[in-house]
Amino acid sequence: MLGIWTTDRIRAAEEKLLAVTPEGALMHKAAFGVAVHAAQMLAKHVGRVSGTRVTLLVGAGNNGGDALWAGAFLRKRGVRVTAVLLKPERAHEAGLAALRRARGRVVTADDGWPSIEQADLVIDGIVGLSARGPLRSDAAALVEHVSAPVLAVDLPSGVDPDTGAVDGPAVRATRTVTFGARKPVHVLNPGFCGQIHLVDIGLAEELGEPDLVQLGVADVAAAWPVPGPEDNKYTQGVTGIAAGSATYPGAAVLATGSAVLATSGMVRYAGSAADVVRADWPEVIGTGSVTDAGRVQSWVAGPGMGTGNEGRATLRHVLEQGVPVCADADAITLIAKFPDLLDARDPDTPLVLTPHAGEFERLTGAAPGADRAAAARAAARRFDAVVLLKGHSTVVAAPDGRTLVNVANGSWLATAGSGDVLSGLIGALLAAGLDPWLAAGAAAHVHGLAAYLAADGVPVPASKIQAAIPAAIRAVLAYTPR
Ligand SMILES: NC(=O)C1=CN([C@@H]2O[C@H](COP(=O)(O)OP(=O)(O)OC[C@H]3O[C@@H](n4cnc5c(N)ncnc54)[C@H](OP(=O)(O)O)[C@@H]3O)[C@@H](O)[C@H]2O)[C@@H](O)CC1
Ligand SMILES: [K+]
Repeated sequence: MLGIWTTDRIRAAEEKLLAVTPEGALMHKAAFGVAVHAAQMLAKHVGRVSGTRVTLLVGAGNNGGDALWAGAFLRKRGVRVTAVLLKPERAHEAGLAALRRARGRVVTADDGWPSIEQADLVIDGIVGLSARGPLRSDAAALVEHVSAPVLAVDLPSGVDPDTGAVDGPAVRATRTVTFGARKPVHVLNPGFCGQIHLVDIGLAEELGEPDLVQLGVADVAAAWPVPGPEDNKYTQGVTGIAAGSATYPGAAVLATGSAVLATSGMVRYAGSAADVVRADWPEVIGTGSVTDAGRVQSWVAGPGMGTGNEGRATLRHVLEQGVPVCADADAITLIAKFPDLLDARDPDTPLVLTPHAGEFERLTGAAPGADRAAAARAAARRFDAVVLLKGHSTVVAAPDGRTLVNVANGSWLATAGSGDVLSGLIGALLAAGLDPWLAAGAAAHVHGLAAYLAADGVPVPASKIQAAIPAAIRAVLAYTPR
């Protein structure tokens, strides 16, 4: 798993490392990494490094210091460097001296705009770990002149480092070069960061347990159920799907088919769309109601199920069965409307709730707000459930505080029926006995990958996302020899 640490934790780790490192050494490493990436970007965007123009936007702290030192390194490659100082009296002293020694130009903010407009590359050293709120007006005015690609030092200025929230003017970077460890902004707002690169400054030993994690493909591969010679159709679990209706059978077909494709376990469908489901998925055992569905090892309830009395009775029955439940879509609305439904649940059996922002607000009474990870964690504790909060970055929190983020490869997942596909995947992994937090995270990973493969750069309907599940699982499993 890939770790992500909040700014408090990074600062604490940096302090320990600074105490045993020669003065300036960490900043030199960081800045050298910035200069290497800047040169790569110049080669890519301009076709050469020497003779190009780079403008540094320099704030009052060490983030600006990194930019100034990077400018000094770039001078050695023949780059024409101009530093625009937002706070000349507080600019990083050693960095400024280094740039001056290297014969870089230094101007104040008032005189900065021509060099920003003429730049081949802009380096954003306005603010880093100490950022609070959106860009201040002087910085925002300068950023308006930028049209060249932007390399953000540590993180794009104006974006909250710990939540990724953008609440006003902010830098939108082409590439972000960060140091020591990734911060929440990098996974919660990758759109503003662009490509993210991590430069090692020797922090790893000081960091401790991460605050957030991202599942690597190897984690998903290790978790995904693969049958062995001793397995039969029951050993990977039977998934029950309570979804769809005679009028809206689509959700049932999408959720059920996705469960069929996820593992080699069996799938039962219970509801009024049984005929349509069977026509598409003949391997599914269909019944008209959850009460005569037979035994399952997990239930998915909600997609297209309706929020009337019938849906309510179905959800209650499913929650009473003592098996893991993934409650999605209408099931979430029902729980929001009738919280006592959760009394039917054996507290020891896992529950996975999969709200988008609107459903999250219905469920908890408040929108997720700027700090989506904290919001998901609080809801997970409150409902004693795994909460998968959908978004471009999907956050999955467990009641014990474990939190992972799944970053989408593009925005193709945001399409009608896509959530039904995800719920089927989660249900199949729950039936196979995976830890519910890992099940939700692994399902989100494969779901995102299926959308990416199916879309191939153009919009894609949910049925094609579903059809790409085998290719996505194949790609994941190819990562680890078994
Ligand atoms: N420590 C280390 O070992 C290493 C650290 N490294 C680097 O140091 C960076 C952290 O540096 P830092 O802590 O000096 O502060 P930094 O982020 O530059 O902020 C400067 C000042 O900006 C201001 N400001 C705040 N919000 C603002 C806004 N929205 N818009 C505009 N301005 C705003 C605020 O000033 P004030 O409120 O006092 O006016 C604040 O004090 C880190 O990200 C990394 O790049 C690396 O070299 C590796 C080794
Ligand atoms: K920055």
